[in-house]
Amino acid sequence: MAEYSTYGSVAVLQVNNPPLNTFTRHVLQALVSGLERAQRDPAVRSIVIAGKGPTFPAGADLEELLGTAAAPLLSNLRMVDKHVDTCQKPIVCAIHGTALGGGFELALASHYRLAVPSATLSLPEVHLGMLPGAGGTQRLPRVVGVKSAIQLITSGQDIKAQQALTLGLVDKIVQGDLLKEAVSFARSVEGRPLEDRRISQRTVPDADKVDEVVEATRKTILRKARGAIAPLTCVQAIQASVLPFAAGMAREADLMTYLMTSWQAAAQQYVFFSEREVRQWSHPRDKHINFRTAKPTVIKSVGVVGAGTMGAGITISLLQAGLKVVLLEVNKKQLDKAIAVIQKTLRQKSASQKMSQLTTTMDYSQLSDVDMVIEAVFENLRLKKEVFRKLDVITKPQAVLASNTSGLDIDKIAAATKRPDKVVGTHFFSPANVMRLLENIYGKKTSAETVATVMQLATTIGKVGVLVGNCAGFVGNRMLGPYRSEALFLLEEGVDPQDVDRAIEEFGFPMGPFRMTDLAGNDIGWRRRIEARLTTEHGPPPDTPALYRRGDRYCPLPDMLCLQGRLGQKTGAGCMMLQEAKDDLTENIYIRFRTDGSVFDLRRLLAHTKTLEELILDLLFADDCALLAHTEAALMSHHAPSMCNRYDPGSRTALPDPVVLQMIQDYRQEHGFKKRTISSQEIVERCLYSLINEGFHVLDEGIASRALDIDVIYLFGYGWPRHTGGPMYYVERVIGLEKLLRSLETYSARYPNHSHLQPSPLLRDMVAKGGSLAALGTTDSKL
Ligand SMILES: CC/C=C\CC(=O)SCCNC(=O)CCNC(=O)[C@H](O)C(C)(C)COP(=O)(O)OP(=O)(O)OC[C@H]1O[C@@H](n2cnc3c(N)ncnc32)[C@H](O)[C@@H]1OP(=O)(O)O
Repeated sequence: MAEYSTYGSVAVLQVNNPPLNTFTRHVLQALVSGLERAQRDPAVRSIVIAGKGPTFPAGADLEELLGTAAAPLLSNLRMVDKHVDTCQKPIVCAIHGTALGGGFELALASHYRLAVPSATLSLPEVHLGMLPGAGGTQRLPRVVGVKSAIQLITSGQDIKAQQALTLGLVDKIVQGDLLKEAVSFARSVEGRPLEDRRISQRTVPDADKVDEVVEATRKTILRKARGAIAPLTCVQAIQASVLPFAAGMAREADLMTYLMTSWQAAAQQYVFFSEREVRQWSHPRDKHINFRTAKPTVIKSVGVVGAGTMGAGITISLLQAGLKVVLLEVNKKQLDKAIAVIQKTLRQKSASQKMSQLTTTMDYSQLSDVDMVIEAVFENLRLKKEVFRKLDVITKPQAVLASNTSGLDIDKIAAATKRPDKVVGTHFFSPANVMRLLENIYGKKTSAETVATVMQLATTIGKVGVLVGNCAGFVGNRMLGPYRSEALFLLEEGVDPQDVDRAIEEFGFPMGPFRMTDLAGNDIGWRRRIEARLTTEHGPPPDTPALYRRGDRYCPLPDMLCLQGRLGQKTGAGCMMLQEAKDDLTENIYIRFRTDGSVFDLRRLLAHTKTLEELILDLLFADDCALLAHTEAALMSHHAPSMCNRYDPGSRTALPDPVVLQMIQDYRQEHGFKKRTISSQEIVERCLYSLINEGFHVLDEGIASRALDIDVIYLFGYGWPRHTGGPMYYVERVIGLEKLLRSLETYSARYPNHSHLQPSPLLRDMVAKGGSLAALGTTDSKL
């Protein structure tokens, strides 16, 4: 637990609790015993504390901190830190690996800190809905000041050794053998006065500005916290660091108790474990096929087909993980554009050497030797099948073929090949090199080995892989459907897009549904609806009632907006549009002219309007740079025609667009909707409860095997606020299943034609029988 040894006058205490040397009560008790022994021994004149194996202690043991042992664990930790702080012999912490949470707090309580260059320090408690409650909020500001302490503690960010040295958090960076250096350092400081080495005895450097600093940061923290209570509570504790140390510690302890007993802390700890538990997948069709039994194929090289935004992002992720990548794009201009993006991103990450692992090509035969291919072409089933047919012929027989579809049928794609067992879905989220989620989709014939391979790939490239079944939209996008529909129905009844966005953002999402659609592109859903024959490129299908499709309520507002060229933020990006227009005329490209604001579908113009075609071709394809620049400027300077908002050039701030508001008003009038006032509560309930209700269907059908899989998908792919634990956790632990059922019953009685508001049979069953989502596999055992 804590191994004791001596090197002459130096006692060394090495925490030994593999794999992360986390603090349990027993580890802490062993540390206290070791410290007492060293203090008693007259031959010992200094003490070194270190971690055995790969790391310095990575914090309190969360399993213990979350259970009945929490109080003794905390008091033991505070006791150790007090022993260390007040010890009459110098204590040196030797830091390697990750000194996190309670581990870093122990280091701050010590008199000296040495670290290897690769060491990372941080106080990440805020991510667990807590604060550094063993003196971290009192000692850190005494070293770095209140301002930096607020920044470090409310973000929980990593501090690398060099930065820690600059901040005064470590005294020396050690290049060689850490333990040996620490022992010799300890020896060198023996007998020196310790008073100025005790951080607890120092004053906060910017104490006189504490109120000013807190005031200045409060607004930003509130905005970033999006409803989480931990960040502001951390600030309150840091504020108390200007008090005498004991008073500050007492305030810290009170605030820690408040957070530890909050539902948000429980939710965030659930998220921590769920993020890891999704790796322990099992195949819903056959539980014997699981992460233990299925062996992944080793993937060293990956082909990426399609160098659009997704393809480029996927390529970056793979390169950063050290994999070899062959990026194929049939369009030379697009390929060049992607190479520039990849180069720039890797350079920003100081990872330019990874470029040597990249081969770019326009020739499919270059994929003959890769271990796996990820297809990331345009979201069109025919096109994808065509690509898979080619890949099946060209790649080696054992290569895994994955599609980055966001909702198309994996079985249909697999049927285009003679190796359906090797075909699988790998749904990345945009931007693919940033977003952590990887939704992995198995088809009817996908083999256990293929599933294991893509789940392993997720870990290799630092993503959170979640295994789900095959259905339209899989888990994430399928659940988003009812949410979006309900948001649109709310527009019909009287709210503006901005009201819906505000209510959802106040709940904690980074973006409401309309801003999100603006960002992602309104045409994505439109194309899907056109393909599903719910609408056409010219308007509703003939003889179709305006507000119904296949018996379900349907809101055609987004289609109407698309027909006006309101595709999202990108429609205003003239530069991009010009490049795309030049390169890929198979897609619908919309151009709005500055002169009269008219919007043209370039493809249609090219197909039908000979004279205008020539004009546009002149504008877009001319080698005359001046003319091109002029056109770009004209397009750029126009307000972006977006779905529901307007965006000033170069800005991403959504502004209400009078044109859209008028259009919605006309629409209400035309279809006899009577505008009424709708509360934020109703907006949130109708949007989120319909999404969660779909989650119950997804579980019922076995598309997701555990509620935690859904939670992780929403937390890591859709910006669901972390402090609420995810949609399924939130509804079960915070709202209550019974209340969800009653609300859905009320709303579905009011809107009998909104099918997604009809409570799912699984939900009804659970409420009737007192069942719980935990029984379906949440991480209750760990809470
Ligand atoms: C008064 C309050 C006092 C103290 C408060 C605290 O100290 S709170 C705890 C602060 N520490 C943390 O939050 C650290 C959390 N852990 C991590 O960030 C990462 O695990 C870490 C240390 C960076 C290592 O990452 P890596 O990717 O290498 O491993 P992984 O995350 O998969 O973890 C491996 C297994 O260890 C389990 N685990 C991690 N941290 C803890 C912990 N603090 N307590 C208990 N268990 C922990 C993790 O769940 C993994 O388990 P597995 O069963 O393999 O899924």
